[in-house]
Amino acid sequence: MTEPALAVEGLRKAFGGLTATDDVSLDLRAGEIHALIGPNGAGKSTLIGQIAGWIAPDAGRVRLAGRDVTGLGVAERARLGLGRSFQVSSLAAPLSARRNVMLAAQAREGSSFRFWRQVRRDRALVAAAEAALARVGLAGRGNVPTAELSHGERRLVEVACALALGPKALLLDEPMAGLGAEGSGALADLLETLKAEAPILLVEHDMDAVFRLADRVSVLVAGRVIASGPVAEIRADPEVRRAYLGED
Ligand SMILES: Nc1ncnc2c1ncn2[C@@H]1O[C@H](COP(=O)(O)OP(=O)(O)OP(=O)(O)O)[C@@H](O)[C@H]1O
Repeated sequence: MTEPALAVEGLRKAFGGLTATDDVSLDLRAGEIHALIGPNGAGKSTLIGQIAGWIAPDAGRVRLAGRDVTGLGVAERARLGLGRSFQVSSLAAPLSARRNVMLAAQAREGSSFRFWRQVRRDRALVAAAEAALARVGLAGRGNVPTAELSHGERRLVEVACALALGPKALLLDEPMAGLGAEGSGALADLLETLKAEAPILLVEHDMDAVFRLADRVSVLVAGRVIASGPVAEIRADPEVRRAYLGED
């Protein structure tokens, strides 16, 4: 069997007496969108932090395309192909959209660019940034300072930053937040095509988006995965309906 793009095995993290993630295992396979849902405080952000590398787990492993990255930091995981975008914008507002994406692309190359002549290096970065912006539908918006873009466009620039890393897996934390119906529809269309390039672990509160986009869903409640499977199965699961969808 081929290695999953991303595998999480037995991740556990406690804050004092509170176990925020309790033996969480899940994987992300080629070509899929795997949604992670759960009520507020379920442990989603804590799990994402452990996958991305800024929270150290008490136990468990994270593997990226078969490689154990548990001991590596955020930047190293990004360089190895873990692309991500988060609720809180990480863009530099005064810089242009293109410059932001170039910075992300540069992170991928790391010190290897040292050996390049400046001009060649800049050309390669501009080309990588333009390609990523075009991919998210922002061709022609590269020169605009990020601060002048709409909220929806900024979210797309964040996805372009993740794509510029040439990701093996994408981690998207509430990408639809704050987007209107039109914006989230456009982003959903984009994610549907992107998943073929890099599978997506999607944390999302918008259930319509989850049920439309996800191939599989895992439900986290009080730090534990209470159910995981195809969308239809999860929607019909009585425990999920009780614990999460708020039904008797
Ligand atoms: N740094 C921390 N110190 C102490 N407790 C924390 C810390 N981070 C998270 N928690 C607690 O861990 C639990 C899980 O929180 P987490 O933010 O991971 O949940 P979540 O599912 O992302 O919630 P939301 O949907 O509201 O973002 C919560 O009870 C939270 O209060």
